[in-house]
Amino acid sequence: MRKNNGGHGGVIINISSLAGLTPAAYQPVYSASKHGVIGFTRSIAALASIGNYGVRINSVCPAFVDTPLLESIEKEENMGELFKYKDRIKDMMKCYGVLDPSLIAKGMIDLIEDDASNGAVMKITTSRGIHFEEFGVQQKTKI
Ligand SMILES: NC(=O)C1=CN([C@@H]2O[C@H](COP(=O)(O)OP(=O)(O)OC[C@H]3O[C@@H](n4cnc5c(N)ncnc54)[C@H](O)[C@@H]3O)[C@@H](O)[C@H]2O)C=CC1
Ligand SMILES: CCCCCC(=O)/C=C/[C@H]1C=CC(=O)[C@@H]1CCCCCCC(=O)O
Repeated sequence: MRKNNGGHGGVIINISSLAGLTPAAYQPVYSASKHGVIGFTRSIAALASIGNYGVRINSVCPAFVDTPLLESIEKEENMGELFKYKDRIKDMMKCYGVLDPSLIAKGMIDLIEDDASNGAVMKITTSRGIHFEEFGVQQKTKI
């Protein structure tokens, strides 16, 4: 895919979650994996830019979306010892609302069409719709 490796370039969109930006007490491993998706996306996007890959890499972080995945919390074999918290997760869904998948599709099309987006972290929520996580100016750590 990389232009500097004989490819044609392109756009990659990695699927994280709002749980990749906030703590998720009832799904810590899921949250850790989604934090990792964001870290990887931002790092590889920086490398793609430095290395002139001709590839843009971005991530999307939706809140709850109306897909079969949400039904997985109803099964003890999926949730393990966290099953006892399923009603708290359902309360959070009521509080945050549940997004229609079409809004996630729109966000992804926006990222594909915006030639300037690379390393972007798009958040999608019922209250604010499509918006972006802004990260502060990178601090240099003294070592
Ligand atoms: N539904 C939600 O509330 C949210 C979902 N996400 C993320 O969105 C992504 C998609 O989730 P949903 O569409 O909700 O889930 P889903 O469970 O409805 O769909 C997942 C799809 O992935 C396929 N799949 C699973 N393992 C696979 C494998 N090893 N190889 C190929 N395909 C495989 C399944 O067959 C299924 O079609 C996930 O990364 C999820 O963490 C993020 C935020 C919220
Ligand atoms: C504010 C968190 C939004 C999370 C959106 C998401 O990725 C949902 C995924 C769910 C699908 C199956 C699960 O088990 C996931 C539940 C994630 C629960 C997050 C609850 C937040 C918390 O623990 O505080």
